[in-house]
Amino acid sequence: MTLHNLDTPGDALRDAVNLADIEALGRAALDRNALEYYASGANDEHTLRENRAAFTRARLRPRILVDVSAVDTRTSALGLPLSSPIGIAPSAFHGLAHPDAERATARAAHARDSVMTLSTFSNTPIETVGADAQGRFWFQLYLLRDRAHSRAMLDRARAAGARALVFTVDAPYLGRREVNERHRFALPTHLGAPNVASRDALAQVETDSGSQLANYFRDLADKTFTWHDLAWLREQTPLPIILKGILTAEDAVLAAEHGCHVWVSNHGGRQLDTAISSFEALPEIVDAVAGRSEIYLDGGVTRGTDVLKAVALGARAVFLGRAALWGLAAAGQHGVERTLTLLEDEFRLAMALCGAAQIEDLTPALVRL
Ligand SMILES: Cc1cc2nc3c(=O)[nH]c(=O)nc-3n(C[C@H](O)[C@H](O)[C@H](O)COP(=O)(O)O)c2cc1C
Ligand SMILES: CC(C)CC(=O)C(=O)O
Repeated sequence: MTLHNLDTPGDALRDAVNLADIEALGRAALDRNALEYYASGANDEHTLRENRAAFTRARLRPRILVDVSAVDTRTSALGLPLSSPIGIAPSAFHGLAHPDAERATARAAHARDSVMTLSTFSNTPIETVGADAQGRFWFQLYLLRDRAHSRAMLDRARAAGARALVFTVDAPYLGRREVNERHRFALPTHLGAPNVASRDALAQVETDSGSQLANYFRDLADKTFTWHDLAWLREQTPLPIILKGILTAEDAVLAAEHGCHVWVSNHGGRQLDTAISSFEALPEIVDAVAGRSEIYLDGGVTRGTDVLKAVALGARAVFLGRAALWGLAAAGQHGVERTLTLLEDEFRLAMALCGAAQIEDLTPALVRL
């Protein structure tokens, strides 16, 4: 079993032995506005902490005396081959982390045979990111009240090579991230949201109180969309649709019945505080979907054993939110690559120590909840 040895610039990044080391580097590179936006959760941040805690509480039941001389972490998501079941979740405004912004993240996803989910609120236009990702990207949609504009974004994403539509369903309103309210989070003037509006239009909605993002989002996002409207969305794009932000068996069944895939998520604890952790929500969702759709998960994934536990319980892949942002802030493309590589190496070792030589060997019997 060989572990990758990435030749990355910067002693500090090279010396990072885990994602916590990269997080420390990333945090140190950010100003207060960006750091608080990335790190914050809603209200008391119970769910933010619980996402990590739930992984830690689950214990492994490793099997022994299995030939693990070759461990294969490869899998696929919606037919896209992946070097491991680890992708990048959508997050807004990568330009707060690094001047190369989403281009760096896309290049890293491509270089590591992963997949990047591009946020509606990227600082870089869809087409530019699509060229860098070379087919290794999904597009995340926030449905705007302006449906024609939403539709145009879907067309652009498809033309740019997006392979799936990730439709975020847990944010009709933005959760209240109190730290961003206190310090009036705002997008610096050199950054825009080119898929959504011109910088001038963004500036016009800036006010003198609270999180500028929350103020802006309030008027922009469609809050009327229901299950009935999915038929409309289906007509707007031929791409497979993944509903991101599902936490219950009930909604997972509806998603499968509507022909959608399921992304288990509480938005990294940024929306409804005290919502269940993604990892704890996973088993009932896997049961309810019963193989009809692919199931993904995000929220608190920072260790190879987290990846292993989620996949063993039925997730097709897991996605990194903040962890990718810390890597981006630490060293741009190389930082994101190093993050993916370290986690994949941890996952491979965890598989070996659990007696699993390939993804199919990861079964629920390995996990005691
Ligand atoms: C700074 C930040 C921005 C985010 N922006 C988006 C977004 O634009 N669209 C979206 O669907 N989710 C967004 N999310 C949620 C992530 O996709 C993901 O659900 C969450 O970060 C996973 O938790 P983790 O950070 O613990 O990995 C964002 C999360 C963070 C931390
Ligand atoms: C632009 C925002 C709506 C992005 C987001 O989802 C978040 O900050 O959690």
